[in-house]
Amino acid sequence: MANKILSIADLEEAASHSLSVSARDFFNSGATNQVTLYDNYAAYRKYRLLPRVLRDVSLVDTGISLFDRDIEFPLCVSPAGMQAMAHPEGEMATSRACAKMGVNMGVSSYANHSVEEITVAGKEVGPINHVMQLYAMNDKAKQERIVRRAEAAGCKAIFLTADSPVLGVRWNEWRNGFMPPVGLGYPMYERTSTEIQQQSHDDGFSSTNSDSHSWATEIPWLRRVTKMEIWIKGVLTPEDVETAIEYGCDGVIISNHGGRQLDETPATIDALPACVKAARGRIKIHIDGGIRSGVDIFKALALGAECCWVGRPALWGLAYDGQQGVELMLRILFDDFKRCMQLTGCRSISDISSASLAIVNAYGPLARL
Ligand SMILES: Cc1cc2nc3c(=O)[nH]c(=O)nc-3n(C[C@H](O)[C@H](O)[C@H](O)COP(=O)(O)O)c2cc1C
Ligand SMILES: CCCCCCCCCCCCCCC(=O)C(=O)O
Repeated sequence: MANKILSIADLEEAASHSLSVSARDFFNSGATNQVTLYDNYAAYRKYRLLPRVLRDVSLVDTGISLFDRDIEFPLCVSPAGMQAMAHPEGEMATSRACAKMGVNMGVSSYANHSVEEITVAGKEVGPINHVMQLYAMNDKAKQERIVRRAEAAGCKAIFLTADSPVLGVRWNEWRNGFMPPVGLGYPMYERTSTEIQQQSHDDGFSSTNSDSHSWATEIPWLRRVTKMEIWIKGVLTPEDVETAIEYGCDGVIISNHGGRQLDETPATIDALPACVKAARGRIKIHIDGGIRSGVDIFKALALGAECCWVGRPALWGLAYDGQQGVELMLRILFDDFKRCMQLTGCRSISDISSASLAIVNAYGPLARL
């Protein structure tokens, strides 16, 4: 069994051998002291599973419907920029892997391939839906072109990233003098590889990104320019869930940007229950951050999320073995999720509820939720 990749941790370790130190640190790090990066993962560990036994789990349905299409299990790949730094085929390979494994994919505005190339690459392999991630930009005409290109390419939703008026404190990038490699383009920002000057992440980001974004400026504007669904990525409070509902948004992603923006924000799994409660079924609630196993997916669903998304695991898969590496990552999570359903006695997604979870209580017995 030596060298066999059985877990996402194995994949992370394998990926580290094919990345330069500065690329690895760029992908893997969080902001400032890495508190939220760590918490995102660690917070899942305080929940324990309460299996119901002697149930027939010979037939288990792991599927859900998302954007009017069935996906294999409640997991999709979060938008993450600069995937060609992990593998030359970058987002195209991720898209093909998602299509092969029957899940959806988010396309970052900082993708090194265009939304047209990425969507076609996936659809050549099998049915897949994409969503387009968007930052609020200073140049509204360019922002509108991104939205219109995404819609024409068949994307189902805009994921407006709301947690990034400015970039988080990225000590790892500053220490390493991180520069995006020469030769990578950003086609959604209409920058070809030959036009790119050597520019730091901070400088590149602040030159295009709007720090004067607001609900009132962004959401009605988006509604005017697109018929796609509008989701807010980066919500952590019930108050912002309520505001997203007031503005008629279709969904929110409970996310702290994988711990890369404001450090010491709560782990997303800890922020989730209050957000689900506030939503009262009026808006879709998804989650990302720190999900590294099928058991984590199960826990997030038990706490009320409809679907989970993963960021870094896809980058590790890409760095390890391109499309096959991302497929391997998705297979590991699928197998683990299905087995968790079987071992907890759940035959369908609707069987998963907080009744299957308990919380570890350091001073006494497990506490039922
Ligand atoms: C290298 C990297 C690049 C990212 N780029 C973007 C991006 O362009 N837009 C965005 O909204 N989120 C971006 N994210 C955040 C992810 O969409 C997602 O929220 C996060 O990775 C989830 O946490 P996880 O990596 O622990 O799964 C990026 C994350 C990483 C690690
Ligand atoms: C926009 C024109 C070119 C700028 C070139 C330099 C900046 C590249 C940075 C890519 C960042 C991609 C990821 C962004 C993110 O959300 C994150 O790091 O987290």
